[in-house]
Amino acid sequence: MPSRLAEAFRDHPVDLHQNHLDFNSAREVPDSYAWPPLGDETLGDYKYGVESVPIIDLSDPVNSVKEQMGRACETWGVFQITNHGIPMSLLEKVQAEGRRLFSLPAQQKLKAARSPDGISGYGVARISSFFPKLMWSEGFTIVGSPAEHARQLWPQDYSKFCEVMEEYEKEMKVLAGRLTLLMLGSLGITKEDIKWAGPRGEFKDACAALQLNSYPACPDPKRAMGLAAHTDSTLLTVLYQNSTSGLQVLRGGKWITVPPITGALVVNVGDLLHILSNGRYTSVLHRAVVNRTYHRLSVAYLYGPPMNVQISPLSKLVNPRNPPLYRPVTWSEYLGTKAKHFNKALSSVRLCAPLNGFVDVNDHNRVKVG
Ligand SMILES: O=C(O)CCC(=O)C(=O)O
Ligand SMILES: [Fe+2]
Repeated sequence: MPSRLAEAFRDHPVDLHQNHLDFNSAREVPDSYAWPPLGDETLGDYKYGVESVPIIDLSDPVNSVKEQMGRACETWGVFQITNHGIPMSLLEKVQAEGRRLFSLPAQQKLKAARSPDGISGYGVARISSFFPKLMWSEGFTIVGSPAEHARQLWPQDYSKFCEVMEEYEKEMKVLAGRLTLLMLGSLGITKEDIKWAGPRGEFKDACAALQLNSYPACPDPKRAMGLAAHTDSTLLTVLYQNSTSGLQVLRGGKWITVPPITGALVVNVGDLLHILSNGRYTSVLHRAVVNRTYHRLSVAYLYGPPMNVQISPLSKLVNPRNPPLYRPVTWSEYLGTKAKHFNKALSSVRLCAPLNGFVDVNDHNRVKVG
């Protein structure tokens, strides 16, 4: 059984056609990248919409933070956080190093290409294999030390990149553990209820990956897709999107833009938290769109449990009136299910069909993706 994230990916290779388009010189969107046009009517613009993604100040009293998070997780499956303790200077360094990477010539980046059964390195989004069209984006995935691939990109000068990314991973691990306790805390769950939390709730054995996403400016953004609709196969994801918008979440059948707030981080509920909470918290369907003017960069910290820990609805949340809705899965097993079933993965581990007349808002089968 794989015990590390990289091994889990080795067990579930996906068929990815490597992307050789040099976005920077593209004057139009080639047919292989042309998606059905995005309609304005589906874009719930935050400037005009009445609803917006909740913003939670982590310096508020802890009970208030838990209560706000609980509400946000139940209704949206996503929220933004401020006063989270990650220094702005570190966010800026991560952003600068990410831009340095993606502005390398295409041939240079391909030297660090992810292998077909690998997780780390440069390449197209893993979800690409589920769509007939290519996405207007490129990515670089880091698990643990980025040294091996960074050396291929900058043989003489890779240490700065590694230092910055490793510092960010360290800070993110602490923040993600803290967020896990707060989010579960609002359901009455404590660190004692989660075996792998460790005595101080430090989640020492948690696994994670850092995903740098680059969305070059696009000559025809309405016909292109940065990253197609998906949920994250994580417990939670912490996303830094800096100042350029592009992230959208599906709510009430509309795509709502998550407005960039300087220094804030976006937190998504992932599929595993959805399972742990027995469906009380919604893993949010989201996507990234592109724009004509700006090169957008986002940095996602994909956080999950140790690979071989069984994740199932927490016993405190289950009773005769609320039977468990999902069967136990390890993260490793769930990644395999996702590699096969993609957006139907969550329903494929569901134990009972939704009751008659009960509309399961969390069933992503019902949503036409893309
Ligand atoms: O770029 C974004 O805003 C979204 C990225 C994302 O969803 C992911 O990396 O899983
Ligand atoms: Fe995502």
